[in-house]
Amino acid sequence: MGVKTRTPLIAGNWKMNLDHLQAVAFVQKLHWTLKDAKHEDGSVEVAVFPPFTDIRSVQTLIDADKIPFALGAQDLSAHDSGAYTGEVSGAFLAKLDAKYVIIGHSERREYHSESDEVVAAKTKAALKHGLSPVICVGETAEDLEKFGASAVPVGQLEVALQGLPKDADIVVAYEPVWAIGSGQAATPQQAQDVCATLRTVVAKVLGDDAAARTRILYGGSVKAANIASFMREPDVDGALVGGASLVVDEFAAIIRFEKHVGV
Ligand SMILES: O=C[C@H](O)COP(=O)(O)O
Repeated sequence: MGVKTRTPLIAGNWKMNLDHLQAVAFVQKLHWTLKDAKHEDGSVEVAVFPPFTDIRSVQTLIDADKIPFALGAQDLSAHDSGAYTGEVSGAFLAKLDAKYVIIGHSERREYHSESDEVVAAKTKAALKHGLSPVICVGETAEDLEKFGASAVPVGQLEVALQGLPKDADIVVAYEPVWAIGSGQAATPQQAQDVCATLRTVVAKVLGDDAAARTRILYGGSVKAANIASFMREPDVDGALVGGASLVVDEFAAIIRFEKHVGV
């Protein structure tokens, strides 16, 4: 197994938490915490995904204080502009220096009935506006029981990747739905098995070069206590963190996973 050459990505999905004032205070404290720990900027890419109402404020802070965090959005419209009440265009997110956008999170698939086809359309919209889509896939507990761990995520990813250019700059996030918010993470071995299978899907649809460069994250009850066990796996390139990303010291410890023994 070769040495991993992909830059690890630790992404904090805040979901519907922290208003724009709380967001500024949080990002400032996270930055200071990492600096105090003499964290080497660049060894791990850090991205924060605030609610839409916070993005401009966070972008202004990151820009003014040259904070080395990437900015992401938690969703986007499949449309560029027009009569789509409540939706947010990828063009507007790009103007706010967003680098990433989460697409197809299980909470949107469930609460907003987002189909694989909608996820595919949003993926194309993200790339059109120069955003890297973080394509979320994952099985429910029922899927796991009926089809095993990989079948549903593989099917979801195959649809999302259809029609993309082979040089598409994407990120994939494997998030078993039953592990989200449950405190019961998948085992590192399951994460590795599914992430390796998802990498073969990227290879099949976009080619070997895309498979080699695409970062595949694990998400679902990631904590400081378990991040190192996931990052030791050859096909796990980072984490999409929910609850733990809202606690500065916990998220900073996740970012600094390389300091844990044996990574
Ligand atoms: O986007 C993040 C995932 O939903 C994981 O959330 P969690 O870390 O709270 O389980």
